[in-house]
Amino acid sequence: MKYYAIIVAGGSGNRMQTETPKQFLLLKNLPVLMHTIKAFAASNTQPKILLVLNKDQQAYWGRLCKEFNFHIPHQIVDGGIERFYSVKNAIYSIEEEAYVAIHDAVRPLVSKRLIDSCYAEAAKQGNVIAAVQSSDSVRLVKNKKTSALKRDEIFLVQTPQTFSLDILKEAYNQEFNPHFTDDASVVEGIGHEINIIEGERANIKITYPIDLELAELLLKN
Ligand SMILES: Nc1ccn([C@@H]2O[C@H](COP(=O)(O)OP(=O)(O)OP(=O)(O)O)[C@@H](O)[C@H]2O)c(=O)n1
Ligand SMILES: C[C@](O)(CO)[C@H](O)COP(=O)(O)O
Repeated sequence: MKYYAIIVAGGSGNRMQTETPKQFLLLKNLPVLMHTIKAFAASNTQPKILLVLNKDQQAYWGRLCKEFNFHIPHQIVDGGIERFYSVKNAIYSIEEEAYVAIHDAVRPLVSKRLIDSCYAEAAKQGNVIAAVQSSDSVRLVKNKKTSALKRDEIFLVQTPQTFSLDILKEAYNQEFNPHFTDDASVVEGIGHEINIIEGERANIKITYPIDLELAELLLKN
């Protein structure tokens, strides 16, 4: 069986409010995206890496690779207007049976242990996503009324999200729906039950400026 990693880096990082999209910002002197690719390249699974980038940012990425002497092999795929379309473009570029891990470029702290476990579990169960149990209490807010939810039933979803390619191709054939906030929700849309594997608290998504500061502290050298 073949293994692929789709690293989605086609976003513009509005919540980060930096001129340079967050996936290219420096984290311990290396662009965030390079840390992420390095994590997959260091895994035992050794997946083929597909990097999804907005067309306008591909030349910039080429310059960064030269500047930072970055030589990990990867294939570039054009990004789409939503994360959904970025993932879809990458999925449909794969033409052999495979297990595919989809991972946010802006989760650079993912460990190789978690990456390998995701591929192994997907091979056993057809799909698996990383998630951690909520450590905060959680409330649902609806029509201005709030109600407590059962915390032990709430999991915060991360990436990698790993699936067999045939499931992904069928799922991404659906019309886009704004409720598709991750790949698991797309696959669930065609009736599959989603399996969870224990994620990592350090596997944060760099979304706001404070996340980059946290990542600097968490990144081991
Ligand atoms: N059209 C898009 C939108 C997002 N992403 C990627 O999906 C991941 C998670 O998205 P998010 O954190 O929301 O990134 P942005 O869309 O860039 O951020 P924001 O929502 O703040 O604009 C990121 O690695 C981002 O680059 C993508 O490949 N294509
Ligand atoms: C895929 C994801 O990282 C799982 O938590 C998350 O849903 C991405 O959301 P974003 O709004 O695109 O950052």
